[in-house]
Amino acid sequence: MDDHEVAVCRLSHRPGRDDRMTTHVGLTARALGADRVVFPDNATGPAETVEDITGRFGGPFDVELNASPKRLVREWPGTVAHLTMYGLPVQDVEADLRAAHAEEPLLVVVGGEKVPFEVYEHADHNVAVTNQPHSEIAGLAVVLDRLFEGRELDREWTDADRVVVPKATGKEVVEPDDGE
Ligand SMILES: C[S@@+](CC[C@H](N)C(=O)[O-])C[C@H]1O[C@@H](n2cnc3c(N)ncnc32)[C@H](O)[C@@H]1O
Repeated sequence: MDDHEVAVCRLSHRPGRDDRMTTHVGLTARALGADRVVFPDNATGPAETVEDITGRFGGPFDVELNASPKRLVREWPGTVAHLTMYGLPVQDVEADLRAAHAEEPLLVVVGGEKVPFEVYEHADHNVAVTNQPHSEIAGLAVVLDRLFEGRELDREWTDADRVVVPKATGKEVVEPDDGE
């Protein structure tokens, strides 16, 4: 959405049990302004679902499978923000995240089952959305919205084959105009 990439990385995935959560990490990353989501390579079903939504509702947005998300974190050529209830409050670090993103690519990391300590160590920022346990999807949504300061809500989409027309009541979906 901005000059430097924002990628979201899901660290782990348990096929079956985590399918919906991993899919929603991807859908939330896409809807709220990230450029790309990276899933562990056993998350093939969620990856297909997010690609399907991007094909229908537009992009650009990339979905990737990665054999070692932890290596991606280690080798990321920019800033790493790891979302964890044990981190520093998002309201205290959001300005640092924006400043870092103005200079270089940002990787937002969300956990699943037990997150290894090396991820906490490699992160430039361990970020908490409250210090209460909740969901990676909720945490991701708040952090992206703080990062983009709401601009992601007005994002334009390209190559959609359908567009939702906002309505106070009811549902309207149309084909996009030429050039959309
Ligand atoms: C349901 S939690 C499970 C954490 C896991 N049991 C562990 O030992 O690290 C899954 C993910 O949600 C995210 N999460 C949960 N609560 C959070 C909070 N308060 N702030 C930011 N992220 C949070 C973190 O990314 C976490 O890894």
